[in-house]
Amino acid sequence: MDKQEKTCHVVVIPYPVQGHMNPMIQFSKLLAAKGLHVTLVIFSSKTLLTHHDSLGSVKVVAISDGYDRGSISIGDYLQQFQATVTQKLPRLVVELGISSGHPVSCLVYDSFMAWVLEIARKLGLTGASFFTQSCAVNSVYYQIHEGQLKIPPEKFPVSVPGLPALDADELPSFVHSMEPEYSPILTLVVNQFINFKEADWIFVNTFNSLEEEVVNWLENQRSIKPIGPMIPSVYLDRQLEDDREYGLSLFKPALDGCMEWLDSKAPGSVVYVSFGSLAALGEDQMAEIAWGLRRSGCYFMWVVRESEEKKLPCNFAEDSSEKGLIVNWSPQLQVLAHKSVGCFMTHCGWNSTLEALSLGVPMVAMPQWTDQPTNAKYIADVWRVGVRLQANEKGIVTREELEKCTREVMGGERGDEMRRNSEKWKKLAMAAVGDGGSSDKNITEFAAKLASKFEGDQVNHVSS
Ligand SMILES: O=c1ccn([C@@H]2O[C@H](COP(=O)(O)OP(=O)(O)O[C@H]3O[C@H](CO)[C@@H](O)[C@H](O)[C@H]3O)[C@@H](O)[C@H]2O)c(=O)[nH]1
Repeated sequence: MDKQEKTCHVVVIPYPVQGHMNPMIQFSKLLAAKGLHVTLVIFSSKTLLTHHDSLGSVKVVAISDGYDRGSISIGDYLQQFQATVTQKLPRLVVELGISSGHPVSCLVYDSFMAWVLEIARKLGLTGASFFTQSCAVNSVYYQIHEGQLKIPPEKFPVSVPGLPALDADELPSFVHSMEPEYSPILTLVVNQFINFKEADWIFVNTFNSLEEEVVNWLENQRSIKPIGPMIPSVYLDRQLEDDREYGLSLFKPALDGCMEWLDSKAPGSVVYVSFGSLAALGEDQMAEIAWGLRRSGCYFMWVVRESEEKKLPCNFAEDSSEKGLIVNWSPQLQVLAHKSVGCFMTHCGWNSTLEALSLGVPMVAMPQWTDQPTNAKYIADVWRVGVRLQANEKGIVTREELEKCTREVMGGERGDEMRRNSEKWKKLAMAAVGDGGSSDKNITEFAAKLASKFEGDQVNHVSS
């Protein structure tokens, strides 16, 4: 292959869970569309993926994450994962450069794997960290890392620059619940900042107008690049043709069944319910959701992952079949984009939140843990596109609460206001990723600077 044909090559490395892979896969596609050669690394044993060699023009390679089945603590998994990747990644990167004919210039790694920057440095490559959670949540972790926020906090509400005052149940859960099993996760989220100021690029899956105040505040600490929302462009600005596939599904979506069922319902009449790829609810809570949905009188489509199915009340799916459809996994974006969906009852994972905002769907927020309580605070009080369900003294959201809030969002004056606000955020999301929008400009700038550095390096290489 001669010099002319060489293209700047970026290797993208998401942390192996659904909520991290989806946005980074989307980012990979956009980089490829900007003319870069992109390879995506997936970790095969943790993720039950269908085998892909490529996603559009993005090449996919799979390596082991060092995990061999059986039960393992989060702490042990993380340690093993880091050791395996640190050992395998350098050789893989070199081999990818040789086999593709395009030497690798840059590693874009999940901020959960901030230690990849060291590998990039040893290989003489650009290192870019990609944050998959909101800027507000990242800012809380940054404050902890900098010693500005002590945990557990001494008093509430907590004040963090650029954020509204946060009560205990509005902070990311690891900040105030000090259960020992979560301590490795707290370390993980705070360690996203170990080399925050040294990484060459910091990308955040958000957009300027959505989190303006906190983006500006963090921007004063070091340059950050909001590049979101990372959603297939067919749902937003249609910049990429045929860009309908989203990420890689860990589970097989019930594609036809869902869409046919939605087609048969009136506009705005369905509550879509999903708690993402990880959350596990208690049996009591599942029963309250089930009866609350039934009492709301609305049609509902509820994603209950296979591992959670046994927690449903006896015969609930069969007995509710006139009003409800229960599926193990849905094509979520297609569902949210469907005109029959009137609201989204969500655990407030950041991707689900961005997806609902970008498609203009109001939310009933039922956060579970990690960053979700803070996302719920923004949904209800900052963006005003939903209500947050309140748990009782036993920590359960009752059927009455669920019925009341669902009715409020699906109809009524407040529901109308939320729908109007949702439409506003949808337009702003579209503007951010559209041609010349704030997120689009950041991606274009990255691709152009990387390509120009690569060309410079090629010239130096030839002349030396
Ligand atoms: O039936 C379903 C349900 C979900 N999804 C997709 O799966 C992703 C789920 O992501 P997210 O909403 O962020 O939830 P989690 O899977 O729970 O993601 C984890 O990772 C996120 C990003 O770091 C965090 O914000 C969450 O709190 C954390 O639990 C989204 O893209 C959904 O579109 C489907 O395609 N079909």
